[in-house]
Amino acid sequence: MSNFLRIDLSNFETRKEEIAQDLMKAASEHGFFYVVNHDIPVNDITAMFDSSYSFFELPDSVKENYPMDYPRNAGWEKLSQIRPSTGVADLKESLQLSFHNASDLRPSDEHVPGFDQTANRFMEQCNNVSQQLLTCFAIGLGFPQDFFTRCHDITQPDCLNSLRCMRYFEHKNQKQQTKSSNIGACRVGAHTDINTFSLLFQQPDQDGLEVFHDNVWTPISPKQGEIVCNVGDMIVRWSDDRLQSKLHRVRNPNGDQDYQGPRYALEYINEANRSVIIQGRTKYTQPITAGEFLMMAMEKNYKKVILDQDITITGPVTSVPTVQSLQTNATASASTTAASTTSTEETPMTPPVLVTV
Ligand SMILES: O=C(O)CCC(=O)C(=O)O
Ligand SMILES: [Fe+2]
Repeated sequence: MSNFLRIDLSNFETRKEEIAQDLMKAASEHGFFYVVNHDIPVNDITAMFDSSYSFFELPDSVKENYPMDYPRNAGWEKLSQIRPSTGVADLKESLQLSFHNASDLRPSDEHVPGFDQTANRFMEQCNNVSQQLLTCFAIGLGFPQDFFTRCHDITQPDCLNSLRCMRYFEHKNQKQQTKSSNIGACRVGAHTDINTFSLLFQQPDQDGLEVFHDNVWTPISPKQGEIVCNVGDMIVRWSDDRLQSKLHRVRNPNGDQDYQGPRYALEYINEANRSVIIQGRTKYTQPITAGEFLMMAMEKNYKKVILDQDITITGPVTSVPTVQSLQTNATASASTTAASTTSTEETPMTPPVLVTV
């Protein structure tokens, strides 16, 4: 059985040093953990699941009004996320919601009444929980307390945090949906996430998420109201490999005793702002912007699939800020540099650099 830890966020302000210790243990030994006693009421989680359900129930012809737009990191896709481990698409459809410049890619009130308000409230709540975890990661890794929260600043236009609503197809409809017999044993093939970390929300009795832990595929089964959190490759690099991002997958229902219907999940994705520089405290890796990191991760993960299947991947961003371009900008704008290099520690840090594009 799994021994994934429960990170208790109660009385956060007075307990954050202690929480940071628990978090470092969970994130370095397991890469997956449950978050409990957080501030998101069960009713708000249910409301977001209900809105997501209402959207997915719409006919495809309506959902096509909100097509996935990769540069804006928002919109609806179906059967288009291909995993390198399987070379086939996840057996799902998803709706990605970003914080900026994509209100046209959210369901209108005419299609799903109240969607926007529900999503805004939920994303704000997810962001608050994420900020608590980011604060504890900063404490645990020896950065100034506000370091990671500044690197994941949703008020900035280059923010990449987003909410992904997902619906996996009903088991018996999978073949029909994919028009393929090559559907494999998984709804999502084995992968690690390339972001900082995700908050995952699951529905009771709709399990299937498994983590490769101690050489065994181990189920993740949150209790009602608990959030599953998993460490991604971005913070692994930032931690100079002290933390672990674990391989995980979503398996198909087993036998007849398992629930066979569609599976719904919500994933709040934390990803550093595109122009933030990522480098660990020991300088064990070269500095790299979050934009470059994501581009490299996409290329590394998807190269084989791209070559094998002759697919063009548009990538998550159109123009990627590089460390060099940021340095040039910084020289051109002394005031930006002064504001962005303030650090409370002696060790040189690489705080978020804000680029006005
Ligand atoms: O649906 C889930 O439980 C997890 C999905 C996942 O791993 C992903 O989208 O990266
Ligand atoms: Fe994942």
